[in-house]
Amino acid sequence: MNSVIQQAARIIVKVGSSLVTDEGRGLDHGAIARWAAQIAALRALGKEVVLVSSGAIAEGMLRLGFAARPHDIHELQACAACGQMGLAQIYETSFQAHRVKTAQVLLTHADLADRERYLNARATLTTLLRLGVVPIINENDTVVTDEIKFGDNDTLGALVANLIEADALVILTDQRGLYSADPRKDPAAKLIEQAQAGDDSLVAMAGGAGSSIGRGGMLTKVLAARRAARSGAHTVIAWGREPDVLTRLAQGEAIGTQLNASTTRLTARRQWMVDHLHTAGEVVLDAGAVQKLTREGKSLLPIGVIAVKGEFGRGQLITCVSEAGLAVARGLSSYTSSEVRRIMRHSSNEIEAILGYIEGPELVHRDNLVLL
Ligand SMILES: Nc1ncnc2c1ncn2[C@@H]1O[C@H](COP(=O)(O)OP(=O)(O)O)[C@@H](O)[C@H]1O
Ligand SMILES: N[C@@H](CCC(=O)OP(=O)(O)O)C(=O)O
Repeated sequence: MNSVIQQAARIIVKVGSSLVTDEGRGLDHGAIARWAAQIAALRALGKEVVLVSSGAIAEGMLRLGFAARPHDIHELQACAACGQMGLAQIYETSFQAHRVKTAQVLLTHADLADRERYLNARATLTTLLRLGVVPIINENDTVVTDEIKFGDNDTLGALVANLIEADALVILTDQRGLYSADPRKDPAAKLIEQAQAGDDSLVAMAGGAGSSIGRGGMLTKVLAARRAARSGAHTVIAWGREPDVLTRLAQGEAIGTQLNASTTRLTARRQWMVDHLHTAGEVVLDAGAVQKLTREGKSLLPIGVIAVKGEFGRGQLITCVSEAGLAVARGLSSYTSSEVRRIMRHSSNEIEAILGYIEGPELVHRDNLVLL
């Protein structure tokens, strides 16, 4: 038994190129329909699921008549653009059968490196999840060249897990999990059932690149697990054709390889906040707010703020200080400094009237707060 996926509320599922396109033979309608049915079942259990799907280039190659992966970057991009249409179409149809809405989200490295775009991507994805939609993510291959590519979708899956602080990343591939050596080359290789994500010995097992269809191989999966663990997400690597793999994982069955994160999601976020040397700005709290935060473990509401120092954006790290100037907490602000200047000293039910919109009743939610 294994409870990681059973307990996870927010899960990223990544399906690799070789699976989605049946080793490059064309989009595997049957397999995609089965994953859609399982993801719909997970949603019915109250879980939020984001799908990261590869396969655009492989499908585009087939549609455009390339027998081998083209070397010309623009031909590859043309394949991706053409194949992505097929992916979007098949996912929409497959999820529609379960009355689940889908959304296409194409991301590049630059989107996650730029703070504003990062926050926008995060807000859009969490909004889609709140609205009951399954976002389907791929790299925006049409606009990126080699130096700025994620390249493989294992890395993209891990970055999305970090972005929206998922509890788990499930990587579905063409092997039953991570083996002690590449099973295509070593028939005696053994399945690793559990390990710590970030364990260096896994890198040696994972070897080099993957199949001719996929990009990453096992190495990028092991590295993705390490990256996902930084925000507290556990990773499971499993065979995508294992019957009911996702729903069985959600029932607590141990399938494939589980790579555990050593910190919890909340601890990882709090550690990140403590480790930061600088914060973007400060809010000064009245005595009542200091009491709520430090003694009662409550969120910070705008009514408890009496002054704002510095300029900060939505989602940025700020310091909460007492009137005497003592730093009492750090947290991620849900509002910009100029918004806080307008809503401070006001009750949360006035926020919408003052700003014309509301991000939430809290200025800093307790999950985004660490006491000093
Ligand atoms: N230690 C290992 N355990 C399992 N598979 C491995 C290992 N080392 C290398 N591989 C190779 O990685 C491949 C999976 O990677 P890849 O083809 O990129 O799949 P995907 O398209 O799902 O990302 C497997 O088919 C296997 O040949
Ligand atoms: N964005 C690319 C995916 C790259 C890729 O093949 O990734 P992977 O399946 O992780 O080896 C595509 O859709 O073709």
